[in-house]
Amino acid sequence: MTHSKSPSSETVTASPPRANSAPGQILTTAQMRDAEAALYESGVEEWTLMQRAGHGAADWIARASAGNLVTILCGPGNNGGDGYVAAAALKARGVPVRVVAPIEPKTEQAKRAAATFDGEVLDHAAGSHGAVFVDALFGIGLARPVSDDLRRLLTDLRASHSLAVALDVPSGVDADTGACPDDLPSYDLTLSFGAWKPAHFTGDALAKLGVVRLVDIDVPDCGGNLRLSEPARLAAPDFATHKYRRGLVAVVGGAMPGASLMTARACALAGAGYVKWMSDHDHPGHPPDLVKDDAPLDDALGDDRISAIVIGPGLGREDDAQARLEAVLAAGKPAVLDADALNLLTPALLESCDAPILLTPHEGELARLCEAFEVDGETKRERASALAKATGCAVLAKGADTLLAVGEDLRFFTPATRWLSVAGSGDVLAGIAAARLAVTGDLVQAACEAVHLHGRAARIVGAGFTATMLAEAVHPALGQML
Ligand SMILES: NC(=O)C1=CN([C@@H]2O[C@H](COP(=O)(O)OP(=O)(O)OC[C@H]3O[C@@H](n4cnc5c(N)ncnc54)[C@H](OP(=O)(O)O)[C@@H]3O)[C@@H](O)[C@H]2O)[C@@H](O)CC1
Ligand SMILES: Nc1ncnc2c1ncn2[C@@H]1O[C@H](COP(=O)(O)OP(=O)(O)O)[C@@H](O)[C@H]1O
Ligand SMILES: [K+]
Repeated sequence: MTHSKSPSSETVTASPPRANSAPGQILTTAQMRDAEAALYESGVEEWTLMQRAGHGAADWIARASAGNLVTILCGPGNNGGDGYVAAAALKARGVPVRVVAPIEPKTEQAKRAAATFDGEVLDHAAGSHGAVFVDALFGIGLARPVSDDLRRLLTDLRASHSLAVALDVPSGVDADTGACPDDLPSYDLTLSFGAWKPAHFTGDALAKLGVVRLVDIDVPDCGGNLRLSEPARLAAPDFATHKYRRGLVAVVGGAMPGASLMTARACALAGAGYVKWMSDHDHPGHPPDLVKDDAPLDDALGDDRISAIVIGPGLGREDDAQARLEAVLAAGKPAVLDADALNLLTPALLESCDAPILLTPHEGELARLCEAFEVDGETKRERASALAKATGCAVLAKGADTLLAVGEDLRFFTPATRWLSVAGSGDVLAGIAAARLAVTGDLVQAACEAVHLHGRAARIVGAGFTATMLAEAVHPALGQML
């Protein structure tokens, strides 16, 4: 069936550029609904928000289409409403556009939006092809799994268009977790409305979103506990500084000294003033500019000038390793615990330690720690948060969707290059984090700066690198971030 609607009296205005009021804000569906309710209470109309969303989307879609045919798949709710508003705005700009609407609009705003579009509306997608496919089927209101028929429709429309754009989230994605069906099509661009959603930075859907961009609709900062960590400029050493003030880091090695050497190298290149390698083992790769402290570990760690310690890479799991971890925790200094230090960590070991501690587990280490501290969660975000609360530590849960949990707060990151998935890459990150902890004295800032430096170093070094190459690239990365 094809029909054209008669134009309604609603006017479609061009969208002015908007400056975002809270660019790093991430809201869950429940928080978004609360924010929305507060806006309505303050006198903002639902329709106004939908206009902002639809027009903001149309700006992106118009550019992507370069004047070629756009197909917008509109669902029954307000996500579909945004789609109709975008369709009307595109048509008003002279962009050829048609709507596919397998389900009639149900919400008041979606019906009103549909009435503003006087172009072609189809209830099927047979033979549909064009330049840009826009998915406005379901957004944050996804209430149950998408039916096979609708999933097929999404896949077919994706396949018959050169580019695919998702409004808010691709249909079928759980906005709070990023969980999605296996056969979710891939998008080139995902436009989030008003605030980011967790799914834009975590979960399986990440691989399918393409470029993600925020469309501002004037949602104020709600003071929520989820944030996107955006790279900020790092501070250069100040005038009166010296090597100790700039941060003395103790890198505590173990049975496999090569790994801690790499950690020490990254640490030195990430801005620490002085790095001491505390290792009972020698290594032929020991560089001349790295000081090795041969004193017994307890004594070496007693140096008051130490501002951060890192332990874990190459530590091993033998008795000696446990003793070394105990010495680090007893030193009462800010510390980064990685790799085997995480495998050895228990509630009893942490009991008497009240120094700021950063844990940097990958997925497997996170699972073991959750078991050891008797906490759990369905998603990585929940597990990291539960562990942060149980330990009192900051938890940097690494992987394709790295996130930082501290108390009730969560920081998310834009995904780094997948080339980082190479052995030893975490050892490098631990060294960078220790340097930033020594320099800033702040766990959250240090962890965030470390993730950004690590990601940037990886971009600089390119494809197919080794961890040693990555550690060397921390140097130009630091230079770029000053
Ligand atoms: N929040 C804001 O500030 C703003 C939000 N905005 C936009 O609104 C979007 C949220 O809109 P929304 O709440 O109407 O939900 P939406 O995603 O359209 O889906 C709900 C509809 O789909 C249906 N349905 C659900 N699952 C289904 C399934 N598997 N299979 C079949 N049907 C299913 C469900 O049906 P029901 O469960 O009621 O039967 C209901 O009809 C948001 O993502 C953003 O784009 C902007 O306009 C600007 C301001
Ligand atoms: N698919 C991926 N995309 C982006 N970064 C990744 C990916 N896989 C792993 N990483 C990053 O690479 C590093 C690997 O750390 P880790 O697993 O501890 O490695 P190792 O123990 O070998 O040093 C982490 O910083 C992690 O976030
Ligand atoms: K959508």
